[in-house]
Amino acid sequence: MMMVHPVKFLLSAAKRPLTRCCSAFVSRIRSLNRLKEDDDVCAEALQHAQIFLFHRLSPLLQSSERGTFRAVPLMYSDIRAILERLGSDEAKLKESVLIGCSEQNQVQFCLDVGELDQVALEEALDGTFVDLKKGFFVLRRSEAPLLAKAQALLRWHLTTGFCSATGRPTCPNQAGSQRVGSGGGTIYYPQMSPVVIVLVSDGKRCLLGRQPSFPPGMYSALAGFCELGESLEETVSREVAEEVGLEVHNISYSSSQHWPFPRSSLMLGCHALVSPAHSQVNVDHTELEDARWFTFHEITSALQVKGLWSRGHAPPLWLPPKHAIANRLITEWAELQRCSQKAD
Ligand SMILES: NC(=O)c1ccc[n+]([C@@H]2O[C@H](COP(=O)([O-])OP(=O)(O)OC[C@H]3O[C@@H](n4cnc5c(N)ncnc54)[C@H](O)[C@@H]3O)[C@@H](O)[C@H]2O)c1
Ligand SMILES: [Mg+2]
Repeated sequence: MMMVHPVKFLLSAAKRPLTRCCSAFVSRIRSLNRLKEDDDVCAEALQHAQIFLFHRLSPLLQSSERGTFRAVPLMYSDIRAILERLGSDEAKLKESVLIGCSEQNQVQFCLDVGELDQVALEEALDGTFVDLKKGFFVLRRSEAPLLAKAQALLRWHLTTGFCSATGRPTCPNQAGSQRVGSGGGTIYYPQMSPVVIVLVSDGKRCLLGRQPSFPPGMYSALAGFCELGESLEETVSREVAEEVGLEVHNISYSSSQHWPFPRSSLMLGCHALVSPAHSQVNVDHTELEDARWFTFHEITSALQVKGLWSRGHAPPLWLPPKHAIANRLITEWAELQRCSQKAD
């Protein structure tokens, strides 16, 4: 098969000729959009794409030095050869789902081969299918979100095989960005749940809570699912009131993150204040095991903890890892405290 250079392919996939004013980013986004709209162009792109394999929603990884994992993208022709060797065929590759495009303009897909023998696949591919819950935090931070997105899309396809109105099968488009009920009925798009995560401060300390399922010593920012009809601010106020019995003000948005556990959530990260005179915590123990105020000193010490937990020495306070938006909110708060202490 003649190989088309991925950059050339992607550029040729753009609907309109690219003008000088189009940045590389804009060109990439528009080309990806074209792949979602045009099944033929997408099928052609698949033949030159990087494909990330999953087995029953566990990504194929290779362990690297210092206990980290690397994702293992493969080319179409490599996977076709392995599928044929293991009794499947090229048609399986059509189930691949578009997940993105690298900065080097390499189109990226994912594919779940869960019906094939895991051991035989691992031997053929020189890798291991690792539960994403274990792999996520030891993957490079550039790779973890891509695999989380891939797993979310693959799971969505696994669970949206039938139209909820008619009970008849649904069919994906080639990119896997939507499914249509048979006979051209309802169009289904991938779903996610909006969740707020808020770091509450009384100006000097910040409030963290822990759920019984957290590892010993771990505390995180307060989080909760948005209810229908709520604004972001209303969810923040309700969740803080429900979980720790406090009223917040000065809610500000920080940043967001797709979070794969336990299902796809869009984490919306915020900061909020409570008045120091009304900071007495009243924990709802049906939601949280504990919630406490932490000083700047406790937080900065905890932010410096690296990997101690994994070696079995639990520190007094253990914060969520850098991959989690909770860590970003806590780091932002500590930075703000440091600046205001310098200014005093
Ligand atoms: N990335 C991070 O830094 C970070 C940190 C903390 C929590 N989180 C995530 O935030 C999410 C929400 O936090 P929480 O568990 O405290 O939420 P929560 O306080 O809303 O409590 C969870 C309960 O809400 C109910 N619920 C309502 N809508 C739901 C929906 N759409 N899906 C699932 N359950 C729903 C369920 O009964 C569930 O048991 C969790 O999935 C957790 O993984 C992420
Ligand atoms: Mg909660």
